[in-house]
Amino acid sequence: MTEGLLSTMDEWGPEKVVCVSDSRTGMRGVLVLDNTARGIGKGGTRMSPTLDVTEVTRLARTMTWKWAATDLFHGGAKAGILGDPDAPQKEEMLRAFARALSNEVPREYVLGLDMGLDERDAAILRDELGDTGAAVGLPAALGGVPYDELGVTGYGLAESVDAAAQHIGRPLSGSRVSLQGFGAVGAAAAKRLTELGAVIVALSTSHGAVHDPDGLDIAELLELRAAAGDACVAHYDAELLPVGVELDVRTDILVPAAREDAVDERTARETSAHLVVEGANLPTTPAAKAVLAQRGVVLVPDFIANAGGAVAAAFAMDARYSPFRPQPPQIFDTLSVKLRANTVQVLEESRARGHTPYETALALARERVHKAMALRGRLPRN
Ligand SMILES: NC(=O)C1=CN([C@@H]2O[C@H](COP(=O)(O)OP(=O)(O)OC[C@H]3O[C@@H](n4cnc5c(N)ncnc54)[C@H](OP(=O)(O)O)[C@@H]3O)[C@@H](O)[C@H]2O)C=CC1
Ligand SMILES: O=C(O)CCC(=O)C(=O)O
Repeated sequence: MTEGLLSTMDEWGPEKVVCVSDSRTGMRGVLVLDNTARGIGKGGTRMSPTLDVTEVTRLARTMTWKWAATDLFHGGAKAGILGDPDAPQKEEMLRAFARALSNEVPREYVLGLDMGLDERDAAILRDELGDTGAAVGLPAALGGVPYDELGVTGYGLAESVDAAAQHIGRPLSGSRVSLQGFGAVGAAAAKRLTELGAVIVALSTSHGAVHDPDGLDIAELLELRAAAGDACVAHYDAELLPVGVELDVRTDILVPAAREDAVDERTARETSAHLVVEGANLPTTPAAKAVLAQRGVVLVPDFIANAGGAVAAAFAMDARYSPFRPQPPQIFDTLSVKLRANTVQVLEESRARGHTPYETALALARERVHKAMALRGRLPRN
């Protein structure tokens, strides 16, 4: 495993990988600090029964590009715990994880929310490490910015979809959208996309998919989700279809907002979508990206479209030092302006340079990180 990890290290990072375990609780976890040239390591914390070090390493690299592309001064990092987020011993594992990383948190890394963690978990992490700014994504009752509850990432994602659709001359209003994932990101995106006039024709959770070519009733699905969580799809008045159907249905826009590597070469070859906007981190394989580009399907990369959580986390980090608590309308307005502008800038430059939006956004982010590395004396002498 270590050999594999060492061979993936490159000129950008990771700078540090810390694996931790605790035999009493069975906690096993990892923190990856990818590149901190632009600031302290920041990125959400994931809990998943299938987590591995490579997954967290890839996510941490995405954070390096995300902070740079949104021009916020944090470094790329991510942490994860191997385990079932619904297990009764979750709190004990979180506490053990926080204790094990008390050298690094919050000096080098600030904990946050990703799949499997929510605001209550952030409160536990903070409780374990004290009021030191160890975790963001805290409940409002603790003075935090509850960015999953507010649905900032999904909101920003929908704004990015709207900006991209407008830019390519196929406006969102009346367009069909298919969505993978109906969690913190997917549900908030579905709500905002509907407000913007999109017709959501399919969506899925790991319980299954629902499909209606005339449009799903998103208000009803959101109500069912409030009562039944991600099992909501099974309670909706439609046939429950196998997971994956949402990638194959006829749609204008595809929004993968669940897992990494969901959009593979086959989907890229067969999708009817003319626009793919990445809601999840790393949902499209490199080979699929190449096929989409060949077919002229526009792809807006994750670190441009799903940066809403990062923007909100940055607000929360700053709020630690400020008597002015950012209010949700200010956060939503800021991220709408920022994500729309970033989406359009990347699409415009991509057209002008004849590169894909992914290549264009990556070049922009790399240039900023490289500049910071140079200024801090982190580049090799030759
Ligand atoms: N939360 C945030 O602020 C941010 C999250 N992201 C990224 O967005 C993605 C989703 O995160 P988030 O919404 O927070 O996570 P959640 O755990 O809240 O939701 C994940 C959703 O995806 C569903 N899902 C999981 N596996 C599959 C599958 N194979 N097929 C279809 N649906 C599936 C889950 O269903 P079920 O619960 O039934 O398993 C759930 O509906 C991740 O890649 C995350 O890194 C990116 C930026 C910020
Ligand atoms: O840094 C955070 O806490 C949230 C942002 C994040 O993890 C992401 O954008 O993937």
